[in-house]
Amino acid sequence: MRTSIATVCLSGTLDQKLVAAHEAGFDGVEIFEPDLVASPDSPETIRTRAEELGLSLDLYQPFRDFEGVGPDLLERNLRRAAAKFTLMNRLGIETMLLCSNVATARSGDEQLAAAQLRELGDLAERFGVRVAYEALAWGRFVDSYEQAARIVRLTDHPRVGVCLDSFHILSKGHNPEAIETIPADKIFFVQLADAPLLSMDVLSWSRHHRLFPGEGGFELGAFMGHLVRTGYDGPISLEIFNDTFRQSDPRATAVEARRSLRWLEHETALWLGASPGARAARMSASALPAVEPPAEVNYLELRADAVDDMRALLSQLGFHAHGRHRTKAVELWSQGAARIIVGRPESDRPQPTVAGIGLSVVSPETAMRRATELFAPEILRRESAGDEPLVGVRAPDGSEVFFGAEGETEPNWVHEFGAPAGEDTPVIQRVDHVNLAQPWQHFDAGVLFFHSVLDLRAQPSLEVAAPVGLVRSQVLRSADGVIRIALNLVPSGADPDAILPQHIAFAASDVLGLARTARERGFRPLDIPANYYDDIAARYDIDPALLSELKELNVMYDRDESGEFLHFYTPPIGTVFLEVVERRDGYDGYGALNAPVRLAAQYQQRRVATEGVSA
Ligand SMILES: O=C(O)c1ccc(O)c(O)c1
Ligand SMILES: [Mg+2]
Repeated sequence: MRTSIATVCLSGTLDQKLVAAHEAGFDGVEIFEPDLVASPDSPETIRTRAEELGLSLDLYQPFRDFEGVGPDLLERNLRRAAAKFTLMNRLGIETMLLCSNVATARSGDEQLAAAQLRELGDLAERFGVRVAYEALAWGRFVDSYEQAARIVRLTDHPRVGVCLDSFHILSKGHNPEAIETIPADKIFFVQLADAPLLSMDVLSWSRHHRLFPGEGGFELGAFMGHLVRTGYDGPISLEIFNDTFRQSDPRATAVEARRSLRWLEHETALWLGASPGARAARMSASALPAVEPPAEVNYLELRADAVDDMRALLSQLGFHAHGRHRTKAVELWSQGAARIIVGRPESDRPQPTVAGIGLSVVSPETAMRRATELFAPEILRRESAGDEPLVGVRAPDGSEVFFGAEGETEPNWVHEFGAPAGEDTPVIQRVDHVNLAQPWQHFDAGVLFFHSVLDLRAQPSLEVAAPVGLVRSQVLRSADGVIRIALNLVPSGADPDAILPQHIAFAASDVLGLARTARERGFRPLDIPANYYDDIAARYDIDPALLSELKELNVMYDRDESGEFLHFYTPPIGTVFLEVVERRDGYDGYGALNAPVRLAAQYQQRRVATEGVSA
């Protein structure tokens, strides 16, 4: 698969964009006109620079509002096109993208559009270039790829073909199956974009919210599958208009972009393998090494300055202290299969508090091969001889994901810490879910990373109201619910102490019993307001004895068709806190209605602690 990226996806100067595309390993770029017009470099210099970087200049775009116009305007449009073709000759670009007319078309007559495109084709011929006609989803008369393909067929000119852009097709709910009816030699260019499924006007959706493949809700594997079956083997280019990418480091964005195309190639291969009647394809699409989603969270690593507070909390919750690692400055706490490694932050780099996740997988080697094929930066750690080697990769937010072999009841590395676990029957059995803070510019990249590398499914994203802002949250999970990683977006400029985006939730067999025992050990849970208990009493028909117990212990409650959910929270330690949950019967959610109450309670507690506001 030849890969390309539009310069509009990346921030910075045109030169910075070219360098970023080159370093991420793209084969080519689309030059977005405003980037060229604003560049201090001549077209010849840009051409040479791209050659030096080994990038082909695949497309010049966009050319707008050409077809369906009256004769006077057509003359002027042809003059405008000649100027751009001259420029393309200087740049050495063969293909120009023409958007369907949104502004000046007077008629939707397809014969007229075709006749005018034929004139454009004749002009293009003189310059040795060609025109790829793209139906914009908000085109005045032409807003579907099937119309564009029909007009191109009527045009019947070797220099005029179509450009297919997945956004314009899928945002309107058009079926991509008919792509297979377009002759491959009439598909001049292909642009790929994903997007969240939003209900808003399509122009704003397109200009601000496009995402890289794998980050949104479009079925791009099927789109690509139909394309490959035409025999098309030209570039697959990313064209993502996105407000966040415009402000982010172009190098990080370009790597994310490259990962998204590798993932898409994999999805395409799966789709083609599963769909009958595959035709000979010229474009090869290879699947990634197949992995099963992780079988277990092996451990979580917490890095916090207030290690003493964390120790006190874990011990109140019944965790067993194994002691310090024999060589590293970290200690292990465990209960059941929940294992927490606690240490102070390492000084050499900024580290999120939930700094690492250890996952049990069938084959750590295969997991690593898949991750590195997806351009995930590799980490290999072995502090001293005899220690279990840790293999893993770094996620976009800087946290580390390590892979260990599944199957052992107790991982080998546990004995590198002092005392073995006690014999008592644990109330906490394992990690239920973990919420990771994602800096605003890495949120979508985080979704793509966990989705593609670990093969987790992305759930719809939610917004939770905090007293000081809106927290966007998206869960990635395995089908069996054993692995649940929630990514929480930290808005730019937000104070992470105020919205507490990171936490670890443990699964327990008896939350009320544990809340009581913990209290006897001096534990004080997060205080939940009485109004909340009035509200749940109104919402659900709760047994009064249970209600008063929930209230007494500050345990929150949720219920749906499948079961009940009981959970309580610890006070925060720095920017992290802990939660204990009990899922009764088949309850599968997270207590969504409780989240804003929890955020407000944490905010209130912080005001009491830091500003002396009375509780
Ligand atoms: O939003 C636009 O105008 C625009 C321009 C060029 C494209 O290829 C496109 O998909 C959209
Ligand atoms: Mg496009």
